[in-house]
Amino acid sequence: LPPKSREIIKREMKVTCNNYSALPAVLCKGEGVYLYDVDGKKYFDYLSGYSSVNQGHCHPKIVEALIKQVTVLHHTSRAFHSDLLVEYAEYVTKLFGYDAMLPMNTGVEAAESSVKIARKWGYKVKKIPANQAKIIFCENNFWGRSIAAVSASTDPTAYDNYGPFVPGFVNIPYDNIERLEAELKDPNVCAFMAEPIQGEAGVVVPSDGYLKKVRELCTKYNVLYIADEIQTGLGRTGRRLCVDHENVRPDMVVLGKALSGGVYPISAVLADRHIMDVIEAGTHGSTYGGNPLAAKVAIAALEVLEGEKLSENAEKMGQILRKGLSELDKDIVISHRGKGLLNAIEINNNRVDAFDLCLKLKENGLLSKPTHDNVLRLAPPLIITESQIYESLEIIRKTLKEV
Ligand SMILES: Cc1ncc(COP(=O)(O)O)c(/C=N/[C@H]2C[C@@H](C(=O)O)C[C@H]2C(=C(F)F)C(F)(F)F)c1O
Repeated sequence: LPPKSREIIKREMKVTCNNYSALPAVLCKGEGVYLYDVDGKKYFDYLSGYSSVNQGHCHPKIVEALIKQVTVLHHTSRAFHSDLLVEYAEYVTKLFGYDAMLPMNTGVEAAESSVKIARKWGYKVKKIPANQAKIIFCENNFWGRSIAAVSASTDPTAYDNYGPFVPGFVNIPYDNIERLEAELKDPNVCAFMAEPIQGEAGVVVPSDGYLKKVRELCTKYNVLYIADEIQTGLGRTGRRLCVDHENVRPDMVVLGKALSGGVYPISAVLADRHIMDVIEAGTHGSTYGGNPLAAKVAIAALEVLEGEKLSENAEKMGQILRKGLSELDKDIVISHRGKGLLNAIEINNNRVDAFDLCLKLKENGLLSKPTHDNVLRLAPPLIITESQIYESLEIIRKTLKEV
């Protein structure tokens, strides 16, 4: 490890919580699909800030929106109104086809807000007895690090020693319609929340038709279908929303990450009036939620997504990437999967450890990170070009030869 990087990592470990086993890359500059480290090395970014930098690093339009707005008005709190929340809310509700939006900041805040809205809808509309509301989640789900989020988790790494846990959460296998229907028959169930493709679980793509059947069953049993599109949304899987692959309209959509292009923490819940209206004034909130700076940045990030047709590009580049992945050394790359530019390769860890492979990829100029043990996520910014995909595949091919 070059001296500057090593020195910085050593100092950082002394004064921060060591809650990550980060790759030893110390980055100081980002531009488009590239990241640069303190020793001047250039990398393809195949993590995209966990899919928040869909528009590419330091996108001029989004950066300009931030810089211009921050000198005018960056915060009022929602104790008052601002001139920009309405612009943002009208834009995002029109773009995604919902009546209303709840502005929050991080993904977990928006996801947890959708859980609160669903519970309150359960009591006030579905007439579920007080404190009996149940929400169904899928095994290996991930929707954040709060106590509620880890209470829904089936991953001990996420919940160990963080108890006691939030009650009323039920887990069923992902992509299993029979098990979902069995649970939905319980009249105390108010919602089913799931990622349309499971990210942290290792880019798990459900069977064709699963999302449609989820929608039908939730309608049949009067249960709110909440799609967690924090990672899969905003062009990542080759559609504006991942649920668009099956033309499914959830009751609530949770957005985050690329809603700001990675420039600022911005998240949101989308829902129609009859659901959003269960939240009475003063019964939910956030200091920063809906601030005018976030409003301006989110509008710019969405205009880039639409204007530069990033969903379509993700679809096209994803197909080229997966074709290249299918031609890799099958003794090391057991399988590949994904949609759009949310892809992953499964590594034969008898040949190489996934983390070690990431270290070698880093040496050759490509940054990725394993999700679970032997799955490598490959998720570049959606602005990536065909020649950059071929260059990336060359780096992966070269690296596999070194294993
Ligand atoms: C589908 C989905 N729903 C909600 C959230 C919460 O959003 P957040 O509160 O973080 O803004 C996330 C956040 N995902 C991040 C968190 C980060 C970490 O280690 O916590 C690792 C990363 C991640 C994990 F863990 F699954 C990856 F898949 F994106 F790589 C998410 O993916």
